[in-house]
Parts: sequence; C-alpha cells; structure tokens
Amino acid sequence: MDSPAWAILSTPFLCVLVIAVVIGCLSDVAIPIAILVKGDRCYSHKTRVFAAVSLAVQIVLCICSSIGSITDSLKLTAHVLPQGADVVSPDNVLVQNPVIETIEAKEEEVHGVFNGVASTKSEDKTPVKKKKKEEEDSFENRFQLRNGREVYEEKAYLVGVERKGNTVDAFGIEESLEELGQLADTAGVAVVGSTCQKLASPNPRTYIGSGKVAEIKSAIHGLGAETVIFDDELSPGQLRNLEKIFGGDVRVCDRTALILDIFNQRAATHEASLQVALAQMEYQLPRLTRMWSHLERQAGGRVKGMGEKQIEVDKRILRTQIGVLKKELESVRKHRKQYRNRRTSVPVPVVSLVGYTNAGKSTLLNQLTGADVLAEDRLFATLDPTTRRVQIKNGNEFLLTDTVGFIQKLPTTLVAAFRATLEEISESSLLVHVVDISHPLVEQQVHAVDEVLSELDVSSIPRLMVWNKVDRVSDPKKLKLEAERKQDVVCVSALNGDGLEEFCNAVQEKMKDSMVWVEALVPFDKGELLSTIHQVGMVERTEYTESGTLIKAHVPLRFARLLTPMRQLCAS
Ligand SMILES: Nc1nc2c(ncn2[C@@H]2O[C@H](COP(=O)(O)OP(=O)(O)OP(=O)(O)O)[C@@H](O)[C@H]2O)c(=O)[nH]1
Ligand SMILES: [Mg+2]
Repeated sequence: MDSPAWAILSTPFLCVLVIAVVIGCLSDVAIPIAILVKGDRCYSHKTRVFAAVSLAVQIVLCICSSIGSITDSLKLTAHVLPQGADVVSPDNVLVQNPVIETIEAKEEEVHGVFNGVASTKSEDKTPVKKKKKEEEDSFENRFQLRNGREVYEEKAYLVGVERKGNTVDAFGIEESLEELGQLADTAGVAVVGSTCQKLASPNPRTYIGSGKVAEIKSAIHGLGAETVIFDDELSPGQLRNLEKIFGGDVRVCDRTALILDIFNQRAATHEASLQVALAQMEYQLPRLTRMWSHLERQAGGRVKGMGEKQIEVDKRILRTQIGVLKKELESVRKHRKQYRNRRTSVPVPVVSLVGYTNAGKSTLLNQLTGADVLAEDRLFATLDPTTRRVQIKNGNEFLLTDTVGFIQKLPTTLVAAFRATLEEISESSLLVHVVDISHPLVEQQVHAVDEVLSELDVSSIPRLMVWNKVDRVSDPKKLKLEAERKQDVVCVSALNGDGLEEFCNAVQEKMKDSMVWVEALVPFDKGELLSTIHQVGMVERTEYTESGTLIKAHVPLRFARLLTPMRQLCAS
C-alpha cells in the first residue's frame, strides 16, 4: 500500500487535475469529432480533412500536457511524501522538537548524504537517545572483575595536603597523591581528577580551606565524581562536614578507609579476614555519628537526642563485636605460637622478608623456594605470611617468611590488628629488608619501612638490605659497586634470578650475628644431631676422635643450649 501510484491516486489534488485535463481535452476535441461524425451529409471534404487534422493535433497536445502535468505532480508528490512520513512517524522528534535539535538532525542528514548510506535507524541518531545509550554503556563498562568479584568502579577525586615544614624523608605531595591513585586503582576506583593545597595547619572543620572546598565541589559535580578521597586521615567531624558541603550522594573517605577497603577485598584466609574486620570496626567506632543524624531530622527536631540514643546502641553493638573478634584473634595467635614452637624444636633459622609494598618480596620467595605466592604489580598483593624452606648449595638451610608490605601513613589500627601476623617478624633470626631500588622514591620508602619496624620492637634483630629490581636501573654495575661499599647490602633481581647466590651467602654471614660459637664433641650414636648442626649452623671444622666427632661451628642460640652437655664434654 505504500506504492507511489496509490499515493498519487489517494491525493485529492491529483484527482482534480486529471478530471480538468480530461474535460479540457474533451472540449477541444468535441467540435472536430462532431464534424467527422456528421460526415459528407453536412460538411465538404476540405472541412472534414481540417477537422481530422485538428482532432489529431488536439489529441497529441492533450497527451503531451497530461504527461507533463503528471510528471510535475509526481515530482511534487515525491518531495512531499518523506516530510509527510516524518510528521506521522511517532519515532521522529525532528519536526516537533526545538530548533537546535533540527539543526543537529540536518547535520546528520548531510553526513548521511556524504556517506551515501541512508540510515534506517533514525532513533539512534537522536541526541537524547544517543546520550542515554552512552550512559547505559558506560554504566555497564564500569563493572570490573577484582579478585574474582564483580565490583562497580566508582569515580573518585583525590585531595592531598602539603604540610609546611615537611621533613626531607617525607613523600612529596605529588608522589603521595600518585601513590593514592595507585591505591585507588587497586581498590577498583577510577580517578577522574586531583588537587592539593599547602597548609600550615589543617582546618579543624573541613581539613582544607573553605575556598578549596568550593573549588572541589564544582570540580566533582563537573566530572561526575561519586567519591572524594583525602590523602590523610580525617576526623569524624571533618568527614561529616565535608559530606554535608559536597551534598547529594558524594561520599568522602580518607587514605585509611581506602587501605582498609583494599585489605578487605584481598583477605583470603580466615585470619586475615578477622584482622581486617577488627581494623574496620575500630576505624568505624568514632565515625558512627553521621549515620544517625537523619533520625533527628525525621523527628523534626522534636525528639532531641533520638539519634544520639541510636548511636549509643550501635556503639555498644560494635564494641561487643570488637570484643568477640579480639577473642577469636587471640586464639589464632595462640595457635600460631604453638606452630612456631613446634617449628623451633627443629632449630632452622627463620628469615623474614619485610619491605615496602610492591618491592618484590613475594617474587624473591618464589624464586628461592619455588613457591607460588601471588606476586603482581599491585599494592598489597600479600596479606598472609607464607613460610618456605630454602636449601643452600653448601647443604645449609633456613626458613624464609614473606610478610604483608608496608606503606607510608600506614593506619595504626591496621598495624595493631595485624599484630598476630607481624609477630612472625619479631621472632625471626634475621630481617631482610627488600627495597625496590628502581623506584624514584626509594629513600622515602626505606624511611617509611624503618618507621613501621620501629613500632614493632624488632631493633635487636640483625638486618640485611636487598636492593631488588637491579635489572630496571640504567647502570646496574655502578649500583653493585655502590652496594659493595655499603655494609649489609646485596643487589638482586628477583625476577630473573640475578644475585640470588650472593643473597644466600649474605644471609648466612649475617645469621652468624645471631648465632653462638660452639665446640662440642658429639657421640657417634647422635648422628642426626650432627646432620642438624650442618643444616642450621655454620660449621668451621669437624674432627673424628675415638669418643665422637669434634665439631666447631656457629649455631643458633636455642640449638647451642641443646649442645650444652656435649660442650662440657669437649671442655673436659
Ligand atoms: N623488573 C623487575 N620486576 C620485579 C622484580 N621483582 C619483582 N618485580 C615485580 O614487581 C611487582 C611486585 O612484586 P611482588 O613480589 O608482588 O611485590 P611484594 O613486595 O610481594 O608486594 P606486596 O605483596 O604488595 O607487599 C611484580 O609485578 C613483580 O613481577 C625484579 O627483580 N625486576
Ligand atoms: Mg607480596
């Protein structure tokens, strides 16, 4: 039914035109026809020939004019029809919509002509629907798979503060913000912008100045950010005030909350989950206030203190939960201690890898022991300690423990919550501080690690420093010479295995510091004791005598106690 013929016939204008042409033609041909019909009875031969010629000419003229009219009409109809379709189509908004949209549609039409392709999906071209589709697409794209979980990628705006009079060892504001960006990335948050401010002292109400707050407010609304992350820990009041000012659904959080969020996402074992839950609850406890301020608003201010009562109830619940968690963690700690005691009955020395997050601790453990601990270019890949046995070429061995990485401004709640895990460090014979020597902020990272270690009371344990990732520096030879000049520094590349033998030798040398020198006569029937001395100690000399084997070696202190009766034997 959409054919042009039907369209022509269905137009009243065309019908009138056709009738007029027919009447006109009939009137012009009527006289010659009458002459011809009456014939030779009334008219001469000449008159009839003239009438016949005239009729033929009229017919030809009539046909020509009809063809011309119909062609013009066709052209007109062809021009009118598409517009007519636009008007009646419910999908099309071009005719009804304002000027701007018509102009845009015209531009699209031109675009269509250039391409020579007629688009049939007019709805895809409308700006409103296009925008909606883009929004839907971007919404879908913002779901990311993190650690096996699908999470919605929030848009975040970062804020840093540079305190006047910062020490040389501290991170610069730009570097600190960059690290915050890395943390945000690890947590699955997309950073859309950042800003910083230099301050002598923080504003007690909003942490930053009011001008900066206004600037951030307009920036986040322009960028569509849902979260504002501060690089420093904010007080509960500051968090509340900032959220009120930013308005809407904008969430304000700080570095501590972000790190806790990462730990929460990454906790894979029961112990790690317990520790993270405890740290999160301790962080939330003073911040509960803002959750209940709506109660007083709902009551129109008539029931004053309603919110406060609710906060008290919640705080009590949270404190009870914290108590339960602490008890559970205490039992985990006891279990760990028992396991460690069992391990020390076979006195293999324990070496702990400590260091800044992403320095390469897990990669080093994997290279030396063939373990498959997760090592990746993300912050806080490791949360739980892993211990593996390392066998050195000379037959000696030690246990190597990989631990959770440190970071500058590490939340104290987190250090406290991870005490059970970190106790591994405090009971080791040697601390190996792994450093990413290729990192531009290596000095600041070393300083940050030393600060956390000072909180853990491990100053009496000997230390060895490992400059890792030497394959990434521009002049590895120069670096190795520099390391040789320093005491207790070894260069390695955990990734390609470069320098691992030197590392193991250095570990042994260093462990001598925590061992005692013994000379003991071991009876022949205590053969396994002798082999243990070879495993865990550093044997200088063995002599076979009539009453047993005389051994001179450095051995761990605990083991030296085991050898006490034999030492006496030797002395006599
Ligand atoms: N080029 C190079 N990359 C390395 C080296 N050692 C480690 N990496 C890379 O550095 C990244 C971090 O390594 P990890 O072993 O996970 O670091 P980590 O210290 O265990 O990190 P956390 O568990 O987060 O504390 C990974 O992408 C490794 O491949 C190295 O010697 N050279
Ligand atoms: Mg690791």
